[in-house]
Amino acid sequence: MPAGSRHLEQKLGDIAGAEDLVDGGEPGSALFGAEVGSEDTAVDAFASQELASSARSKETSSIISMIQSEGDQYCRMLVLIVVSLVFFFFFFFYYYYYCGHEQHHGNIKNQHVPPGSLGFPVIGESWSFVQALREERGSEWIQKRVAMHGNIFKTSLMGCPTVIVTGRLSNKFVFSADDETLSLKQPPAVVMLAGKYSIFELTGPRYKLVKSVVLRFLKPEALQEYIGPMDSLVKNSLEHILTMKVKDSSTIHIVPFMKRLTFNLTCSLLFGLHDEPTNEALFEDFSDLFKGLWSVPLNLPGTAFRRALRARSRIVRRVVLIMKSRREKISEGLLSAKSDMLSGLLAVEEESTDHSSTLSDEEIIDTFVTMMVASHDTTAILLTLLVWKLARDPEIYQKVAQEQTAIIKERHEKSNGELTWSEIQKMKYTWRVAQEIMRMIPPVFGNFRKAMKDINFGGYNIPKGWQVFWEASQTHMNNEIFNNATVFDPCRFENSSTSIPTFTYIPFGAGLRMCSGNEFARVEALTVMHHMVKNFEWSQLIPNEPITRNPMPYPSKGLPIKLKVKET
Ligand code: HEM
Repeated sequence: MPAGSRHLEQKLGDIAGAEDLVDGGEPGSALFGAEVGSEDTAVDAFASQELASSARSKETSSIISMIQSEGDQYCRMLVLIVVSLVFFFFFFFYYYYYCGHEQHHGNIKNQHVPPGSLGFPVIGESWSFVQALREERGSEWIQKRVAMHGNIFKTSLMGCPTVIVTGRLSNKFVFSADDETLSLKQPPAVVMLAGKYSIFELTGPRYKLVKSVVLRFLKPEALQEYIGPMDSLVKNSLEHILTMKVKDSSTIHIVPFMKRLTFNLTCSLLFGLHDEPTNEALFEDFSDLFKGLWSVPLNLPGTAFRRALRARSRIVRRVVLIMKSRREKISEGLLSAKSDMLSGLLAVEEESTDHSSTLSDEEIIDTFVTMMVASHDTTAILLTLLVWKLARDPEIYQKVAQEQTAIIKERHEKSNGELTWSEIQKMKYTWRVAQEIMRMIPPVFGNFRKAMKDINFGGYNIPKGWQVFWEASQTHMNNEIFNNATVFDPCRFENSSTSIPTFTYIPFGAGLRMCSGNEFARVEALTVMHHMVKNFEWSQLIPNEPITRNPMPYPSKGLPIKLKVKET
């Protein structure tokens, strides 16, 4: 019996406990709910009694409605006060223990830190930064501060003093640093929802172990195996549109369509999950989890974060059951470490000779959740933006269509009309369009690191415990690096290995923590676009639909388009 199975019942118990915590609520929120509830009930009961005894008295009725409305106001005030207090204490606690506490232990004690403003106490400049991101003005927000203070400046984001670093040298500094200097750091909500053993949180030997398994399923040899199944999955999804939507001459919203498609591809190809109802349920839960990732981590009734925590509980329960059946299949020899990423992670314990190279159930679950989060929304954004760009720019559409048509014409008989690995390699122009989109609208705006010790960079001190934030737009939109940076020109990527300096084009990050799935995303995006362009022409239904970041950049109305089936 595999070691993991021995702990399975215990794990189910633990996980059920976690669910209770979320459902039953922590003491604070339960109390909060009871107080408000009892207030409502008291007013209602009182009002009903009064109504029964003096139903005909108009005077009494008006007194009752006055009491009711005062009661409502009181309730609302109480709710506001409690929420504000919880909010305040949360930030105070977070600021003091998570950031401030470590700051005072640094040796350089805030001397000669970068210029800039820490903004309001505790909240810092988070509000204006998030607002700017929402309006797709994040780059402008940073540019304004760069103009005032230079490429390295301080601010305060999410309750932590933060140094924003921009430009090629800063990118090099962040992406070349080791985990003992700058460690990857996710916002608290991401840590709680993706899990404390998420690959984004791991360092040292545990990180190396998980990453080695993950990379086995994302290297070019593995990707070649995915082409056939990916091709038929994409074809089926588009056929579904053809039969369901276009014949009714209805419209399709690209954002939800691409999200579902990329989710199904990750489930099926990376994790070997082929059961439709399971994938459907997982999709719903991951959608809720995703909405909570960037929220304030307050587990209060009605919050996105609470819904996301509940979704995570359901996902965990489901994955535990899937893991149980996988372990059985592996021990029966029906599946192997090579079958899919989940089986690969489970089989680590079978392959290992000592405890240091086994993975716990928690580590496997958190890796699963993280990979689902990291892989599907990012690629869905890239695909959405490709469809958006091709709808707005007929010339680009024509060039992409020409490339795809030439590939179909050249297709060798023996490939049975199916897409092949070598055809993917021929889609050079289509990929350049994708690269140029990610230059101008990077799906990942930037990311946080945490200074693990006092650091001196660019003549400034960054105290231990402070956050460091890298961002892509300042190099992506720099005219000295990308000639006429505001002009959409896919050809600038023609000889990108020689013409684009290192650490200046970073949609997938760079260095040790560079995106593990960049090639998977490329193959996926090209496969989907191949079939889209082969079958359809399309137009945008809301011509000036704005792009909004939340924090990923999406057309704000979900990109409704009208599809026209191409004559073959
Ligand atoms: C267009 C699609 C994608 C974009 C733009 C993107 C972007 C990024 C970026 C910027 C990072 C680095 C974060 C940092 O250094 O702070 C990253 C990391 C990562 N991405 Fe992606 N990603 C995409 C698709 C994918 C896919 C499809 C997968 C998996 C199949 C994936 C898995 C990962 C993983 C595991 C990491 C963490 C790597 C590590 O810490 O070693 N990504 N991604």
